[in-house]
Amino acid sequence: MDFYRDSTWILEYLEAEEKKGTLSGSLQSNVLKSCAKYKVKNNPKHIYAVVASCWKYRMYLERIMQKSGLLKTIPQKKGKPAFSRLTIMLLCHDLLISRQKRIQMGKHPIKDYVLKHKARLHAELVKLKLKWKVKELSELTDKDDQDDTTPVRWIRINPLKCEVSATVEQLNKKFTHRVDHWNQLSPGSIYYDEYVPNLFGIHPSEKITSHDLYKQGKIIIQDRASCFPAHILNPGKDDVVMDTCAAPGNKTTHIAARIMGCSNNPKGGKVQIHAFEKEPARAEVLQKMTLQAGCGSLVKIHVGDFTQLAVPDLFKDVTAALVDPSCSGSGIFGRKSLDSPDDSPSQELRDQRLQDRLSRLSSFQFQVVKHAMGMPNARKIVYSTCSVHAEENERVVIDLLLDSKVKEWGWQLSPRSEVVPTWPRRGIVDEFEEVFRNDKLKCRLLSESCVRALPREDGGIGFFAVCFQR
Ligand SMILES: C[S@@+](CC[C@H](N)C(=O)[O-])C[C@H]1O[C@@H](n2cnc3c(N)ncnc32)[C@H](O)[C@@H]1O
Repeated sequence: MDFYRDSTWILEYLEAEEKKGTLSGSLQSNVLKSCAKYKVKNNPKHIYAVVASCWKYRMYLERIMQKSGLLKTIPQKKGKPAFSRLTIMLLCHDLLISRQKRIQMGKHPIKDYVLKHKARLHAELVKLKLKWKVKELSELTDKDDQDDTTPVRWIRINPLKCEVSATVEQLNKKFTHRVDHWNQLSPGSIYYDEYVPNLFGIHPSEKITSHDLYKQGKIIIQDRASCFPAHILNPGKDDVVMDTCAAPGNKTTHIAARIMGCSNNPKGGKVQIHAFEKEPARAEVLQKMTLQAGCGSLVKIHVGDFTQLAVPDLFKDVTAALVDPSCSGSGIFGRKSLDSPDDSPSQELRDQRLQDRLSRLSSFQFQVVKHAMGMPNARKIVYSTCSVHAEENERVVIDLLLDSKVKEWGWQLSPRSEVVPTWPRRGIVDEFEEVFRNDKLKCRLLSESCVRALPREDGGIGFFAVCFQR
């Protein structure tokens, strides 16, 4: 039972993080982190194996449990269900999906309860397979997994750790065939990105993580669109930048690379990037990543809530900020089911849940950008999300533009000419027209100030970026 109890805690953690919209990073790192948090006694690797499989099949397990009636008759203890839904799900997983197809537990009331429903559970599993025309549920998840692979592996040269031209030469030795478009990539070929300097696309099947260039921190794997914010911010050798929501640190190290690209010792070893991260465990990852990337004393990490720690009077030297806050992650592969978990009985309820979540996220996103705008000498702020929802993107921008303080501080959107101008996909003009109805030109210009990327179709994750300046 101990094993199921520990695994339940981890699933509870994943569910709670998902609900808050703060589930990011790999599933493995989340499981290992929560195993440490709950001081579980069982081997975290074993817990990960079961939890990962259960998480992968959860949408099917939920459906099977609901249809079988199992969740309706849970015995009550002091007016509450005697067994947790997630423990029941783990037992159902082992009974229906695991290799041994049996519950790994001695005699226990919860095991008796689930086994009492065994025939109904099996029947619902068979119905589900018939409905989806598959022999095994894994055929469904394998398809999901395939949909979740990136069409391109993007790698960025890290000038903090190498001489760029020498690394390009090394890349050319490994990837001998240069293609003109990322969609022509095949194993052994390379694409030089036309939007972000020092960024290259290779075929996703390449095992680049075992290459020395990667191990030595000379190249960093980073999705193309997620390189846009630091590219747009374009910090110079005298800038001091705030990265308000920084872990795991992809954009922090990119900002550092851009500053160092201007000068080898820009401000004589002084801090030029203040990287904020609320979650201590994630701040440790950030620390490791900035160290590995060779950021040295350029970056100072502040652990805590940016809106509390970043007191404007203490950051008078800050000239620019990058705001990449927690978001729904709806643009990231593998988040389809996280974005709108199919565990509510009706579409209406699922839509309502998503709307509630987006509304919570967007008000947080607004607060973080607005707080960064309050830095007395900041002149440029890039806001970005890996969400495809207008609520977190154009609508946050509109709310900021309409805010009286933001107006008083003089913030406006940077024009398209300063925001990856040749990138074709821009913001959604209808969103601006809903608010600034009569001014079509203004709406067009505002939407063109925004950059959007569609998941997969645009060669990577779904993304949004915009730049404010004054
Ligand atoms: C989308 S991730 C940032 C990704 C990062 N910019 C990168 O490119 O690697 C958002 C991060 O913001 C952190 N965060 C959320 N709220 C915060 C706050 N109020 N202050 C500081 N960090 C926060 C989350 O813990 C999470 O690590």
